[in-house]
Amino acid sequence: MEAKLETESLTRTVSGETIVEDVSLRVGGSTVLAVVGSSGAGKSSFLRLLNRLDEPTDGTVFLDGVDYREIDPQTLRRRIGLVPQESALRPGTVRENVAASDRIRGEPVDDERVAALLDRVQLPNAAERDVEDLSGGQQQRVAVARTLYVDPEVLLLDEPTSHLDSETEARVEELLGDLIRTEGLTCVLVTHDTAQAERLADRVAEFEDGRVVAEGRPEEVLA
Ligand SMILES: Nc1ncnc2c1ncn2[C@@H]1O[C@H](COP(=O)(O)OP(=O)(O)OP(=O)(O)O)[C@@H](O)[C@H]1O
Repeated sequence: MEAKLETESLTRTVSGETIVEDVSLRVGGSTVLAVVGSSGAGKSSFLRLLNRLDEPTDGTVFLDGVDYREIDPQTLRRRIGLVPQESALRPGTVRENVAASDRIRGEPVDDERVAALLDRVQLPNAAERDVEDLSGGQQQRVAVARTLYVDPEVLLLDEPTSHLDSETEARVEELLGDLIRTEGLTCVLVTHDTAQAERLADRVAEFEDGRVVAEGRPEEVLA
């Protein structure tokens, strides 16, 4: 079966250093691939190549079998949404942040969609709150709603709970797991937390020095 997302010999070299090397992975529809590995292994660098936030030096990515270089980058980033490691919200209200993509393009905000997404991430009636008044976990949920606002097919999560205390982490993690399943999203989750990978992922790829050193079901790779 055709993979939703497939990387082919994906490689990125920066200033003579190869930070992602020859990575070929397939992620099916409605599945979660966790990317694990120690600090500096190239996990975030790999994720940023998946929606062309960074350009590969070599290799490419196929989305539904189409080489992503044939897809206009703006469309690509709507179809493959990234929730960055730091939630990277802009000063302003929750509504302004969730609907950032429409506001940037000068389009009217879809307030019903904002409200529905805020319900979905368990922040009902928060649209007019200032993001600076929110807790870390709440800000992370706003960042997730902002990414989902454009209705992506693939969700890229970069250490989504790493800045949260353990209780908040468990809540955000549960919410993410639930969202991914119910929305039928394809998800690539970067995490240094192997227990989290075990809880959320269908497949795991372990990175070391920019390369995949193991790939398979969580119980195989994380044993
Ligand atoms: N823009 C860049 N220029 C030069 N080197 C970079 C750049 N981005 C990342 N690197 C290097 O690439 C390597 C991989 O970094 P990356 O952040 O992808 O690792 P990581 O596995 O996500 O680590 P962490 O878990 O600490 O976030 C590191 O050696 C880093 O210093």
